[in-house]
Amino acid sequence: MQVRYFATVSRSEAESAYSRLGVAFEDEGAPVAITEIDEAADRWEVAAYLDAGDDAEEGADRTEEFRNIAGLGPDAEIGREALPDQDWMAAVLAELKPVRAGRFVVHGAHDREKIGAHELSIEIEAGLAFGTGHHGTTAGCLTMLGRIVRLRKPSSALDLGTGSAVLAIALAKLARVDVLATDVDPVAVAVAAANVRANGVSARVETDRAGGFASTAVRRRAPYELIVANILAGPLIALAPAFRRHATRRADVVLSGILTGQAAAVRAAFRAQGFVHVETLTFGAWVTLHLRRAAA
Ligand SMILES: C[S@@+](CC[C@H](N)C(=O)[O-])C[C@H]1O[C@@H](n2cnc3c(N)ncnc32)[C@H](O)[C@@H]1O
Repeated sequence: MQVRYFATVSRSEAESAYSRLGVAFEDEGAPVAITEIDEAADRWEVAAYLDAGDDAEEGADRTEEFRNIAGLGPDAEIGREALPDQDWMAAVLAELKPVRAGRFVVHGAHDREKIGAHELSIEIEAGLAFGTGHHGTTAGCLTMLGRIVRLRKPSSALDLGTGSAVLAIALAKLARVDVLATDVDPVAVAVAAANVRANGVSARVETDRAGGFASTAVRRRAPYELIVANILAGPLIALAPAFRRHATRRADVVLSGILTGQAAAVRAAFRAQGFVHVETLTFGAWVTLHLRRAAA
């Protein structure tokens, strides 16, 4: 049983809470989210979906843990809402409309007939993995990848934090490139593998459940001409040296999961590792960065 904990705060408080929660719950694989409620009134919601064991009513109340990690004061009002396992996810997925990003349309099996023959289709059943294409970070990565491969097709690619494998499938279909899709969450990797098969790209996309830069498969295939990672700003900054070690000279790197206020820090961490900024795309509160490893 999952419980959604949420609070309404200012944008700067939400950004800082989001980063702290993301880092704290990274190992747990607990999703965190930030949503604009009213930009003019500077009202934003920050939320985390935390496990409560089998029974949310009886399970541990993690309100104070959420408050402390998010850095919210004693007066901040924190909501708590129990979510029945998976039922809500299935209901959300059934309602999802196809999303168009760059040259791609990401859709569920229920919308297969609505996709035009000229469109580059990615069929996704996200299950419990992130990546239906509806989030600004996924849309930003899809659009950026479309732009990059139109100019320069990579010969090898890594999708770090693949979730539903939406980005790996996009790369395989658009650029016909071999992609290693890796994630720290075994549930995500199982979903990713199913989506890779459903999209007929098993020959190009290898899914790797060992997760992250430490995995044997990731090291075996390195260096990569293109790395895409839609994770959070905190982990991206911490992993900047590993990106350098796993990237070819002049490799393209696409980063997302970054709030607008965090972009400068991410760019600085990658600049220190010899990456230059090429382009930034903004979708709502989220930015997607295109960086390139300098030749020298
Ligand atoms: C926001 S989802 C992105 C999913 C998909 N790539 C997309 O763009 O829609 C982030 C994914 O990264 C994974 N992740 C987080 N930190 C990671 C790390 N250090 N190494 C590998 N995967 C990571 C999470 O488990 C999650 O599935």
